[in-house]
Amino acid sequence: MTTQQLITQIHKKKSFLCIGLDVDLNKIPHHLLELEDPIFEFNKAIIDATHHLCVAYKPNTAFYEAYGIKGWQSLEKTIHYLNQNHPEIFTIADAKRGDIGNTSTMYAKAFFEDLAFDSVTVAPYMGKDSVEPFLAFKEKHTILLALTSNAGAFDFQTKALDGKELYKLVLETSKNYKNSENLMYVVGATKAEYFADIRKIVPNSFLLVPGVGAQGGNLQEVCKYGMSDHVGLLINSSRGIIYASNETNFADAAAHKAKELQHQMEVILKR
Ligand SMILES: O=C(O)c1cc(=O)[nH]c(=O)n1[C@@H]1O[C@H](COP(=O)(O)O)[C@@H](O)[C@H]1O
Repeated sequence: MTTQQLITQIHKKKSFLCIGLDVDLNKIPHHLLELEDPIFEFNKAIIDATHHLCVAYKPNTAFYEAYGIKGWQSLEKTIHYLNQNHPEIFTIADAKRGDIGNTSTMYAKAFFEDLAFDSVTVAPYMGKDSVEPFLAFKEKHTILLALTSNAGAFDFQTKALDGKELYKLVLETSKNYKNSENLMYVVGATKAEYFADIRKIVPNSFLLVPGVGAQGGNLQEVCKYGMSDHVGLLINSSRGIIYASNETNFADAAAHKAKELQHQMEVILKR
């Protein structure tokens, strides 16, 4: 999917919501556990109930890898279901990969070719030759971790190196990578006060913003400082939406939570 197609969807749906499909078998409704593939059945019900309210879904691969081959099959079925039924939706494999060049190419093939995701999250720590293999894929997006939502972000990311914070170096340096037009960045919603500085460095890039909902990030604050001329934000909520209820009405409850966020986004887009 191209960035322009994503922007078109945002305006059409009046939403820049991304729903995180972080499926934990201990948290899903008990009646699903009797089915052959509870993870996929859960995702399918969530997708069926919420696809009109969001522009992206983000399965975090940890939640699938934790269940071995069965989990990976559930991930595969989920992305196929999305691509077949909702090809207009932007898909994010949240895998936080990155390695030496030839290994990164294999990671990129796994997520872009085999599973046909639109994007993958990548850690920038190993530098240019670990990121460029992902950027080489046409109409695919590499979402680089810039300033993450967790407390540990302050261990390294905000520390200065040659007088500049590491997350700013990540943003500035990666702008010079080959095919950098395919880059997006992760910036946590819990770090709203940093968005104005970030926009000075990457005024037009899309930012994937996790941390609204369960982690306490504030949507209004993020939008105030983080929105670009072309919206440029994908706001993710995982637990805050998908675990709204663990009864038989779980999908409706998730849709209700998603609708609340979508409505706030619609109001913000009108301003
Ligand atoms: O890359 C991510 O998506 C990510 C980066 C970050 O800085 N913080 C963060 O929470 N995430 C992911 O975003 C999701 C947040 O989930 P909730 O806190 O349940 O909404 C999880 O899948 C996290 O792994």
